[in-house]
Amino acid sequence: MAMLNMKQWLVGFGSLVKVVVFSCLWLQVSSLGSMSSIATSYGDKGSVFCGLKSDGSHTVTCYGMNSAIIYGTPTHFPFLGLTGGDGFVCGLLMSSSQPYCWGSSGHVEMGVPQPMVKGAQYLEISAGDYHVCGLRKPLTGRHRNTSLVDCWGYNMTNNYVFDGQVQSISAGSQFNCGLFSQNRTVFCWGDESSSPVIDMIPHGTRFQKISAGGLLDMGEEVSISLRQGQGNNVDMAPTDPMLSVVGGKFHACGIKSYDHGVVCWGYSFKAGTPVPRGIKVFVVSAGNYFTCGILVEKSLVPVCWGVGFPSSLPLPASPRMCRSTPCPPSYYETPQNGLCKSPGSHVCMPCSPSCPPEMYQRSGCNLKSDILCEYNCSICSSPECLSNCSSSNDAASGKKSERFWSMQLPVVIAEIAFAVFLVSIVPDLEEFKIRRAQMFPYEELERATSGFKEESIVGKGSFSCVFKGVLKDGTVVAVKRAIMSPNVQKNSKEFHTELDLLSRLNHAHLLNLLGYCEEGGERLLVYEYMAHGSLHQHLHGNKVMKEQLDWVRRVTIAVQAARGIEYLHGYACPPVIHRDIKSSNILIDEEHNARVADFGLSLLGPADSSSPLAELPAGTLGYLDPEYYRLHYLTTKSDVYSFGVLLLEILSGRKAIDMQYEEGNIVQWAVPLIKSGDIDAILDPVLKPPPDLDALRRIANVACKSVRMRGKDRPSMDKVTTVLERALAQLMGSPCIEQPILPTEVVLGSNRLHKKSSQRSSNRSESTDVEDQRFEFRAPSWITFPSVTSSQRRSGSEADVEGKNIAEGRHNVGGGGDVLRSLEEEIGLASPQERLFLQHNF
Ligand SMILES: Nc1ncnc2c1ncn2[C@@H]1O[C@H](COP(=O)(O)OP(=O)(O)OP(=O)(O)O)[C@@H](O)[C@H]1O
Repeated sequence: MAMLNMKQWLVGFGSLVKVVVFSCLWLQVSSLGSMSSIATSYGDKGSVFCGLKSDGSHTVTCYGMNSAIIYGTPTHFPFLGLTGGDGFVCGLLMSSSQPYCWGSSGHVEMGVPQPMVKGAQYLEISAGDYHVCGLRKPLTGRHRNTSLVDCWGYNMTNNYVFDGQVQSISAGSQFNCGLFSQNRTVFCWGDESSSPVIDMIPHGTRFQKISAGGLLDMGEEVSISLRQGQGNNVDMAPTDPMLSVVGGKFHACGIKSYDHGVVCWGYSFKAGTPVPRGIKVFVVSAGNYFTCGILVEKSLVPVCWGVGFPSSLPLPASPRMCRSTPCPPSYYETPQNGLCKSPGSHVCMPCSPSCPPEMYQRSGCNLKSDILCEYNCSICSSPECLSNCSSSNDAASGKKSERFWSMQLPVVIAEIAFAVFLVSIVPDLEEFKIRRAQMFPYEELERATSGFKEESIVGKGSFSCVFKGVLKDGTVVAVKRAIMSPNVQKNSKEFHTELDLLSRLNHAHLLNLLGYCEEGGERLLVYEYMAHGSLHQHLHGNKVMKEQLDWVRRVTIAVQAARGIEYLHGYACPPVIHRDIKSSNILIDEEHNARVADFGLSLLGPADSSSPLAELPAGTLGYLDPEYYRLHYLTTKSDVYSFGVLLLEILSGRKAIDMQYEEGNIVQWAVPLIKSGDIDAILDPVLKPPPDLDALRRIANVACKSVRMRGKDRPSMDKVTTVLERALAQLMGSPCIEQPILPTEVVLGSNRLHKKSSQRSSNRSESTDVEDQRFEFRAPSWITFPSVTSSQRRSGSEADVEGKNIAEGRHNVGGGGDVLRSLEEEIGLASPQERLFLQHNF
């Protein structure tokens, strides 16, 4: 019966001039917006693919072009399922069973859409182009035959009440449909533009599942008809039984039930990428003109086809959602070891509704397995069937069913293999985290960079040249080659101890050191390659580059960098003081995440003890903490000062020192303006100010505090991070600014694994400012650190802060405090004219 309806749709679709509706009703959900383990977003701002991670954590990962979605992805919220619309993605939060949306939409509020009925909990959500709807969990008692659906967004914001139990809903582009569980009939609703869909509802037809797609309006209809005349195709719907069907704007794709193969029909663009040949998928999701699916393979990687699909490094995604309740009828439970983290949860696969032609059903669907099919030798006509039936003994009949299961089994095998793969990969990753940087032979790095040729150079620093290279295994790396002075003799032991520290620091927003080479006079460091260069290149590049960094991107980068520095200060033991925070040391990776680079890299400068640099503070003019360069006190607050300068740079688009302005020092220029409340005056003129300046005002204020003269008056890095996170939440329109769950989580790949220690560090900073500063008096430029494992570092950091280091810190503060007092008047900002022996690259 469902097939009949597909044909009705198909006939309509075949005659585009008359038909203004594209809707399809089929066996299983997952479409333009239906909830699934994967979701796609589309629209003017670019397409995005999001999927629940394949590690069973239910957290989400996204890739694609729309920066508001990419930067807004809440990486630490576990979701029950995902759905995508035009420019946004929503997930159903596992914790509250409420929708949570990210990206941007002029119609749906991001975060938890508002207004939200207090305590409302949802079974399923589904997004259309500009709206999202949620089916509330079933009511009980005398209202049990009533269902509630809440929608938010364009022309849809309302609480809908339906008589009867609704099993599931699916949002089309501008309409919605629901499926009643008792009589399995379909109903649809929407504004006046949905009337064609509503008129076409096949009354009396019963469905297993529903999926809604696009809606053609007249304008699109005409252009489609024209393009069709230029050689594009409208394909017919297949007759194969389907496990799942999804609808895009003008096309549909389905997963064939007996072999998980993909078949698409409807309108296909000639220039579009066809469905990859022979692929088998677990699940599909359609954007407007494209479709993505998760391959039935151990890798679980997504693959997309069509027009304008998100292209990037595909990340594995979960084929199904983990459910806390047992599998419902007509589903079987897969071996789930490793797929679901929480005990008692289930991964359910839909049973095939029937056997393929020429086969009969030997056993039915049960909780443990799909239906079992065997060839029916009495009706054989296909070569496959005939060859299977040519032998009639029992053994052969066993083989026959094996043949069929050779089609079905990849699914099951992939799940088992996946579980095994997960078990084996976990220790590997752990090991990776604490692995020392690898030693590379000089020849290998020379080969990787084509002989350190000029064209491979991606950047230059004061003491180094950075080359792009490709290692033997294909890894793209950045090789930093120190420009060594002939009389520099580096103590090899120190070099290794340092490398040990650097290779053990591990945070999503720190640039990873992969290896090194120390041969003859050569000192080379091998890093992950950052495809988008440095923040400096973007902020001070051409207008297009500057504009690419809109406010959300800028603030996200600030939050991510802050978190990297917070990790150095709060989690490394002893705390690592970067000493050279600046925009050229904030690198941007392929997914536009910020990474703090160059920690410890002043080490590559002239470290000869006879060199004045060894005794003088290192850093970059304009970013350098006045307390540090005047008094030679190096504390974590020195990094806070530099970070404050960086924030001013991000807000204003001005360089830290820029002599083309009357007031060349950014601090001296910006701070008085911010203090006078004239925030507008400092904002980068290249960008349109956001409608509400409050978020940027918060950032400007914390920047002012960060560049205060005395370190102890500056906030600690964790406080700065919190302010930035709140500002980002505000900028992105989140309703919960004071409880910045959103911004803490929006940071892609962020790694605040140890909340408790983070809280320890904030409590510490509240208890006493003195304790918050960890002083190192006249730190040499080559600091050695004990070799510790990450867990030792974490447990050690508490002891260090409260024990020895604090004592030393107090001592130093006591000693240094007097000096501070006496020199109070003397301390001033770094003047651009001062000739310090400092590294600088302006
Ligand atoms: N891992 C990397 N991937 C891509 N580009 C990089 C990478 N590391 C550095 N670069 C580029 O090379 C430039 C120079 O980097 P480097 O760390 O040598 O110097 P710097 O920090 O800019 O200056 P200085 O050494 O004077 O502090 C960076 O600004 C950046 O543009």
